[in-house]
Amino acid sequence: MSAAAAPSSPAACSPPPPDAGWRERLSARLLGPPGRQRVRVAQTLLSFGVIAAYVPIQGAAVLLGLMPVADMLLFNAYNLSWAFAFYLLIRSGWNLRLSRDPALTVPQCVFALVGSAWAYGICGPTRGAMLVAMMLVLVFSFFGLRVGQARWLALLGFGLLAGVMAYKVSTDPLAYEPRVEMIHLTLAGLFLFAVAVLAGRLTRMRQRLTEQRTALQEALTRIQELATRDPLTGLLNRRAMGELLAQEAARAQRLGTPFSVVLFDLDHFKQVNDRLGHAAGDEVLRSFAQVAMGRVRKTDALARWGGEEFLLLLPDTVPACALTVVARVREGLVALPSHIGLPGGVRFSAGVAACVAPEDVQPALERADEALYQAKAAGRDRCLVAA
Ligand SMILES: Nc1nc2c(ncn2[C@@H]2O[C@H](COP(=O)(O)OP(=O)(O)OP(=O)(O)O)[C@@H](O)[C@H]2O)c(=O)[nH]1
Repeated sequence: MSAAAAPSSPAACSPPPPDAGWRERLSARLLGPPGRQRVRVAQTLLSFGVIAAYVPIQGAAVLLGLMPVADMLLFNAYNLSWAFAFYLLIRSGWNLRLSRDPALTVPQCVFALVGSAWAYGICGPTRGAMLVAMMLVLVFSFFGLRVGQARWLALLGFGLLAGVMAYKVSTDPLAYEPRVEMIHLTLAGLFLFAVAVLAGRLTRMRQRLTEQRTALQEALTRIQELATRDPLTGLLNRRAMGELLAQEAARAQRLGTPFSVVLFDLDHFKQVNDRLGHAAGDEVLRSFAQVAMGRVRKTDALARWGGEEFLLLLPDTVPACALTVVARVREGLVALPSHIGLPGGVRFSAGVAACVAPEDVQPALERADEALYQAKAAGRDRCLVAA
């Protein structure tokens, strides 16, 4: 009997919050913090509960003279001990050391199957119910078993039952009549086979669900990337930068700190395309993005703003500091010509503007654009700060 699959979480034993009701406190003590491990603990506790509930039923069987008291005591001591031991192993988090079967499904199943076969041998006239118990063991484990494991455990259950039947038929043929045992064994084989097949099907369904979930996750990541990234350069796209600018403007308003924007435009980029081809133009755009990204802080954000236009957002930065960043980018581009075959090197013009609260970001962008225009008009290959 073992745990079902569930969302993951650490197995830390954090204490319940002080204002929790007694139910929450008790379940936090018994089951631990929410998450996958808690589901395992709960499943083991459920197994223990079912086994404990079986004690008074067997007690009644003893009182009715259907079972010897010694057998009943020994059997229940075995059953309660293993179930409680597994609860302790899982509640303490020891099971997390096992990567293959952290729910301890297979060992719990083995102990439970041995218990069911044993019970079959001591229950006398009420032993038929033990066939159901054996099925229940496998059903409990449905969610934690692989196809092969379910088959092997069904086979083990069948073998244990056949062994106990053979023993009882030979030692107590009056209570365990051979013809009845034959029928029981045949039925047990049939049911165990069916349960093993069902367990296999469930496992395959679980695998498919996991695969689908992974594929969905990958698709979601891809969609997010497509929605926020420029496919050519890998930089943020205009939409994503628009959101960042709005966030930064709100932050700057609250804190009263200025930030700067720099609008870059590659010089004579049309000629790059015309002379060297569109692929070379693309390579220049990629190279610019790579160089610029390597020369800004992690807290800065660079986006492809348009065809050969790039926008840099510099939080907590005044224009004078923005100019040093621009100079660093320019220096970085010096190494490029030999690499991409551009005789004059990659040059750009840029316009810098500061956004100071309570000004909105849009006027700052317009001023950066105006400064860029003036830089172009003044002969290109330069950076001007907006007035
Ligand atoms: N290779 C490539 N070229 C692009 C891309 N997007 C825009 N362009 C080209 O960029 C060029 C921009 O040309 P213009 O606006 O005339 O600017 P410019 O030649 O850089 O001139 P100035 O900005 O005045 O220095 C056009 O030829 C566009 O086709 C792209 O993704 N890849």
